Amino acid sequence: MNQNNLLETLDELPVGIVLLNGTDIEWQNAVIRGGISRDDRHPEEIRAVFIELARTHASEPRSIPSTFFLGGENYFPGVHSSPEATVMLLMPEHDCATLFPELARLRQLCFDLEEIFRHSFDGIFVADGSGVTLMVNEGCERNYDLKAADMIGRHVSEFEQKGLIRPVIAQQVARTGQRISTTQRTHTGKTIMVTGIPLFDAVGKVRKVVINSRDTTELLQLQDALAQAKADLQRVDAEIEALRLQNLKVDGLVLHSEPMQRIASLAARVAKVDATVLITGHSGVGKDVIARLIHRESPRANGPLIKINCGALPRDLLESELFGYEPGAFTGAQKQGKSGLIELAHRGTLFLDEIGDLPLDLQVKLLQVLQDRVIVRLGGTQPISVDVRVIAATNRDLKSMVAERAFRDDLFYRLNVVPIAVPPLAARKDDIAPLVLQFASEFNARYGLTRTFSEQAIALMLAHDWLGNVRELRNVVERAIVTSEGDLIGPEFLDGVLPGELLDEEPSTFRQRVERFERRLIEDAMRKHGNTREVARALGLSQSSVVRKLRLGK
Ligand SMILES: Nc1ncnc2c1ncn2[C@@H]1O[C@H](COP(=O)(O)OP(=O)(O)OP(=O)(O)O)[C@@H](O)[C@H]1O
Repeated sequence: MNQNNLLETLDELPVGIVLLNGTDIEWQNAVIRGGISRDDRHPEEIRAVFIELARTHASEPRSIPSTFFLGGENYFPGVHSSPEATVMLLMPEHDCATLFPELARLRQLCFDLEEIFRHSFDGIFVADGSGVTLMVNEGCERNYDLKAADMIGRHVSEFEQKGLIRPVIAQQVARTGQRISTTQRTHTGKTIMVTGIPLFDAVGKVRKVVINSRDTTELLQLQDALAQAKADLQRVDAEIEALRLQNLKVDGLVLHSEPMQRIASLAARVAKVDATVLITGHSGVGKDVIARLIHRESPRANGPLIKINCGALPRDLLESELFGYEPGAFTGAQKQGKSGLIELAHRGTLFLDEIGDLPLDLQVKLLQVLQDRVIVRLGGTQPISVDVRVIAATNRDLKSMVAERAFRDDLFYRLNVVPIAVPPLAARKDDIAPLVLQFASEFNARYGLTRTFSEQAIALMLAHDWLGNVRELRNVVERAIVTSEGDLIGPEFLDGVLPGELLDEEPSTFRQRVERFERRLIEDAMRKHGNTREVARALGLSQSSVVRKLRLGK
């Protein structure tokens, strides 16, 4: 191919070609000529632009513009310089898109990424490996209250020195090559959470640092507000709890001592859910009262509360009472059959008192009811669904009964979901005086009297051990009120009402009081365990000292 042929071919190429020699345009092909003819500018002006492009390329090749506009069309310029000449190629953007569809996708991607960068709500700050700011987005301007123009090109240390941002982390990220997170304070008093991420080049050097920032001032304020709201809520809860306890007192319940306050508040809380409750405590401590309280505070309050004393009935009668029976189930049965108490407790609460006295075979039947929530009447086959909440109570030590196989462990665990142990009255002396006042007002109202207890009488009652617990106290108050000769009940009126021992005794020495107290403990344990060996084991004493201490009392 000779030179003419070559120029002809180049002339027809769909790419603009300009050959420059210094400030002269030596040759240009048809695409360029067509462009110049369509362009509004004077050809000389266009020539000057070409020359400027060549000059820029010669001095700073990376800063030539990415697009070139000529004759109503956009071109991507490419420049090749040699000492003899400069060749400029202008690739029409339109053709590029058809020739290289991937390019259009990349341009779109680039555009999208730029948009994302610009509009990201989080601040994005890009510095080079030495800490000079390269790019910042709008989020960054907003977070730091600085203009992009005041940041780009500046070294990050300047921001710190001027107190604009403290601390800056770009250099540290570049130095360590590690991701770093911290909290910054800005010149406008904001708290900004930042994370700096290093970007590495092919040889593992940090080429850029990207810092992501978020204004947490509002978040921290919200946290403070939340903590305050929580504290307020707790206070309101405590007030409601106190009001609820006051409300419980209204119907004659005394829950004055700290342990009883705790129990009442636990009872009020478990009342709201259907969990099975096991109430333990000596006879007369108020287990029944707590069971009633739970029922009353529960969503089942409008349903029945059915109480069964498992220790009060012979086995067969207990079974038919609990489960009911079909007509003709056994001799002596009512003709029409009978619903059991469990059935009667439907949609209400079943209170199984003295559960420790339930015979083993009925324990199995009860366990089935608790598991399946259905019963079958004696002599029947039809299962009847029952929706009951179960509360059980006992004054016996069910755990040791389980160990002795007198009580089924599976039933024990089923019942013991929420254990409530009511302490003996002697362990909550703070309740004694309020109980005396409560019972006194009750009995005064019942008998139409106006009797009160003297301080000494109450002091005497405070000193008593109340082995019969609240029930004993209630009986003592009733007797004192109905038998007293005057309206003021003094200690002498309790004579014969309280067990003699306390009244007879002259003020005893400290030693005597301690001995009396020890003896009571041992007597109490004797009642429970029945022999001195068991008592010694339970109280952690030797058997001989148990015997000696018992003799001392005689
Ligand atoms: N906290 C209390 N406030 C007012 N009265 C109470 C309180 N606790 C118990 N009583 C009264 O004491 C008596 C005995 O209480 P309760 O029947 O609840 O005891 P218990 O532990 O169930 O006894 P038992 O084991 O013998 O069944 C009842 O008359 C009850 O009203």
